[in-house]
Amino acid sequence: MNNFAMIILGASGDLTKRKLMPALYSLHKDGRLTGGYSILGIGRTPYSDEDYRSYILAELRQFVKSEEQSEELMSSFVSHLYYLSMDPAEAEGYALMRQRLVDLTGDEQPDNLLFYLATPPSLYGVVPLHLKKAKLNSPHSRIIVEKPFGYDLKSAQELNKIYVSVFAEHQIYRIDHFLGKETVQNVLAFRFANGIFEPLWNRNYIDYVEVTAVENLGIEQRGGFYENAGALRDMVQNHLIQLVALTAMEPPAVFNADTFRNEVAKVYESLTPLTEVDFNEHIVRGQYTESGSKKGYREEKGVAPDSRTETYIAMKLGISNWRWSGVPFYIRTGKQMPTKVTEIVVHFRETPHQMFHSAEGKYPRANKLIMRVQPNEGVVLKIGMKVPGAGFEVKQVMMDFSYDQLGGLPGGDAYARLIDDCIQGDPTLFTRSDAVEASWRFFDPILRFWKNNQDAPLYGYPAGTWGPLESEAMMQEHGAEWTNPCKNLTNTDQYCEL
Ligand SMILES: NC(=O)C1=CN([C@@H]2O[C@H](COP(=O)(O)OP(=O)(O)OC[C@H]3O[C@@H](n4cnc5c(N)ncnc54)[C@H](OP(=O)(O)O)[C@@H]3O)[C@@H](O)[C@H]2O)C=CC1
Ligand SMILES: O=C1O[C@H](COP(=O)(O)O)[C@@H](O)[C@H](O)[C@H]1O
Repeated sequence: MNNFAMIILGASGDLTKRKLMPALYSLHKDGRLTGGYSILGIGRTPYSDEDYRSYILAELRQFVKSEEQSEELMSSFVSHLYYLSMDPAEAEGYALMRQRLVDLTGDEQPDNLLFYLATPPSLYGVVPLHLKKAKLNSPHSRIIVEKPFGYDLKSAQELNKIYVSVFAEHQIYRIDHFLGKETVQNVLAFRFANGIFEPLWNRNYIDYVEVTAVENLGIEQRGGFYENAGALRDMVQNHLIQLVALTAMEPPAVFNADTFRNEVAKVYESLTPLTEVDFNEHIVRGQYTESGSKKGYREEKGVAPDSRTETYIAMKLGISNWRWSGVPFYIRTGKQMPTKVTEIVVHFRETPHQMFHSAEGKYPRANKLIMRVQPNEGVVLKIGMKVPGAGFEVKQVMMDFSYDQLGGLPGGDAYARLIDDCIQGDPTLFTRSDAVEASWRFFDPILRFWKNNQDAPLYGYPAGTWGPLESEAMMQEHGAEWTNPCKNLTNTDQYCEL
């Protein structure tokens, strides 16, 4: 690839050092970035090119897996980095940005120019307008915009209007890094590359579905950001609902960016609109409180002492179509949970009649399929089997696939895959404008309900626990319960097997 240039706005930030630079290094290491490419970092913090290279080199040593570190490759990678100190919120710096680009590429309009918007979301609207004014929005350029894309439906619609006034839709890449995860993409392969599951994949055989993405860390250094976001905007409106879409979507006739994204958008459009009953009974929000050595959310830096921002949310969704009518999808996310796990659990209906007994007292009537996104990535099917010996005792066992059987997951993470796709001009795994808006359209009423009902319940849960008990109660209405890996975990950094 000739003449590739990337401009990262927000290059002194957390995302750049922890995710973007390790991903770009991984592409460099794998020979995916060839030729004399340049990466220009933009931020207000003053760095010379040399200082910026040293800073990023030090961060790579911290954030790249040790087995993938090579001093030689890391040094050659950082030699492609440059830095320009300017405020991306202000128009005047953009002429300098343009000049710097010409100096680096020898070209006013490089063949392959990629902007990465990694600034605070408050700048997402203004940056494209400045790029347009400085004539940096050439037809050869693309822009990746970080999440959250919008703060609510109205702001997402306004942002979409701005972006399409500057770039064509095919130049706009709204990133949701969950879609870059190998194991998330594998949900599609699992469903559509195997004939045996699809006939069962509907309301006749599936009782309910759980989607969980919980973390054992708090908000870290991101108090300022998180206070204005909360778990619904940070995780649910984008990542969790993507997982729901992949689980629930219809198979596209062919697999390409348009057909795949059409089916995702259809799922969002089929989400059953929430009612007052749902707000009160089918949504549980929580906030972690101090426990042992773990701080409570309200004690975190940048958080108001009386904050009502949710760090946990569990909710019941419905999908109003022929395939899913009446099947609840229970989704949840939370900070400061006992472990980090992201998984989709499909609960099949029980056998209609029981013939066997279980010495465990509980006959495992229902099969369960667990698609584990992270960690211990793999797929597990729980099935009942006869215990060897006298009688007919049945016990639940696992048929499992682990990525280790395929030699493990590739080194580059989700960001590497997605940046590479964008460079190649493939938008399949990026969110289209109609899907973003459809998702906001569904979640917006919850935000409005919380805003208008300041006393709506927000339950405290001790840091390191599975969240408010009310979320269990919500599922009991369906005779269901959350699958909590490691229910009795004592060491919260540990992660146990399924
Ligand atoms: N961090 C993460 O894990 C994730 C982040 N994101 C998204 O990525 C984006 C960047 O996040 P993150 O890197 O954590 O944020 P940070 O606040 O760490 O970094 C943003 C950078 O933008 C720069 N900046 C430029 N102009 C301004 C301005 N006017 N006001 C404030 N900062 C400015 C700041 O650098 P300087 O002061 O030098 O100008 C800062 O380093 C956010 O939208 C976030 O939602 C998404 C997923 C995960
Ligand atoms: O986008 C985000 O995702 C991370 C979780 O991502 P993962 O790949 O580590 O599972 C979350 O911690 C963060 O709050 C959110 O902004």
